Amino acid sequence: MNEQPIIRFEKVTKQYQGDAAVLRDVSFTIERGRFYTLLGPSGCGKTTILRLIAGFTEPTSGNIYFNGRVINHIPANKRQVNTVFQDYALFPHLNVFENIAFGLRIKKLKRADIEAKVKEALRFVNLTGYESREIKEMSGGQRQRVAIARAIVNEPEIILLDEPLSALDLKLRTEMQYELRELQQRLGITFIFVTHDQEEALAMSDEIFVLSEGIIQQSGTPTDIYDEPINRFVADFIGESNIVAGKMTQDFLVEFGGRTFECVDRGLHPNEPIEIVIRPEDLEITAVQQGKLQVQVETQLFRGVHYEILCSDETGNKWLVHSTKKVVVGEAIGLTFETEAIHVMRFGESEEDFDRRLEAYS
Ligand SMILES: Nc1ncnc2c1ncn2[C@@H]1O[C@H](COP(=O)(O)OP(=O)(O)OP(=O)(O)O)[C@@H](O)[C@H]1O
Repeated sequence: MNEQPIIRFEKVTKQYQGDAAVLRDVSFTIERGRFYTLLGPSGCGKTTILRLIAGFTEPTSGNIYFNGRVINHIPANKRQVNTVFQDYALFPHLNVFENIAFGLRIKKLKRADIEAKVKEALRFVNLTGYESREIKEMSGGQRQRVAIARAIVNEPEIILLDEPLSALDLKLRTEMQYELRELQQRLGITFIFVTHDQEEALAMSDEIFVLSEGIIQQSGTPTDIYDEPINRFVADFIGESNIVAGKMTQDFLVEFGGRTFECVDRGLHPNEPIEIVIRPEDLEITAVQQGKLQVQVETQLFRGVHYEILCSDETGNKWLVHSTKKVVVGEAIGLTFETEAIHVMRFGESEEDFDRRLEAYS
């Protein structure tokens, strides 16, 4: 068993001719057998990372390792990696069997072996019996599964998926999320999935890399990223949040909304300006109480499971609250929250900055 991570990026920069860098000094590791998601807005460099792993393009500087060996110059067809593209890139003139068998025929496998492998791949994606169907006779979800079967039949170590669900309607998309996740667990192959949909990323991944402007802003499990966003970008991108300015008066004490609150963070300079995040579902409505956050209700929308209530505090901060309690527009209420619900962020700090700060502190 190889103890090396299956993929490692070491300070990888990618710059297309004459343009600004698309990826800047990006470093990360991918462990075998897990489900990773690259999440970020359009143009942040997600597809470029996939293309570098697949071998469709080379880094401008830095190294890419596969099982501990540098693979910067290894061509795509020599890598144990298969890609499932957004438009599936199936061959319309070939039937389902021939689409899946295509790579195996190029490798000149024996006929009986090809048949056995295609059958097995079809079984994995629940398409047994569809061998002789034409691609145009298949639905969007079925085409998706053919594309996945075509990738897994080559027994790659990694499957790259570039926004494979974006062409599907919402219901099918949700079904395919379950299917893909389950398939990855059954196969035990490393999946690297690209999406700009944060809910999809949270639902499916073992680990998420949040990217913007060619930098990994944060990496971690879905709960890490949701509960402990490292900066405004991540907090804003992953779900709804209240982000307000404040200052850290000392370790474990922050000031915002005209009051001082205990928190679980430290390691910043005394009185350093910060931003704090509290998720709308972490705020609880109470009567107005001394020492608690006091707000005035501005609007209230019923969302079926909860009310979405927008309030403002005496320093002008807006607070979004998700609550099953109904309130009255214009009334003054108190907001309480657990100490752990406060997340302190430095302005614009990325994960690497954060690590450097902690190192300097300890
Ligand atoms: N071959 C190329 N030549 C020049 N610029 C490119 C090339 N490929 C990508 N880019 C640029 O690199 C940046 C990152 O592109 P990339 O496709 O990696 O982003 P992305 O996060 O996958 O975006 P999307 O979600 O829209 O696919 C974009 O600004 C894009 O225009």
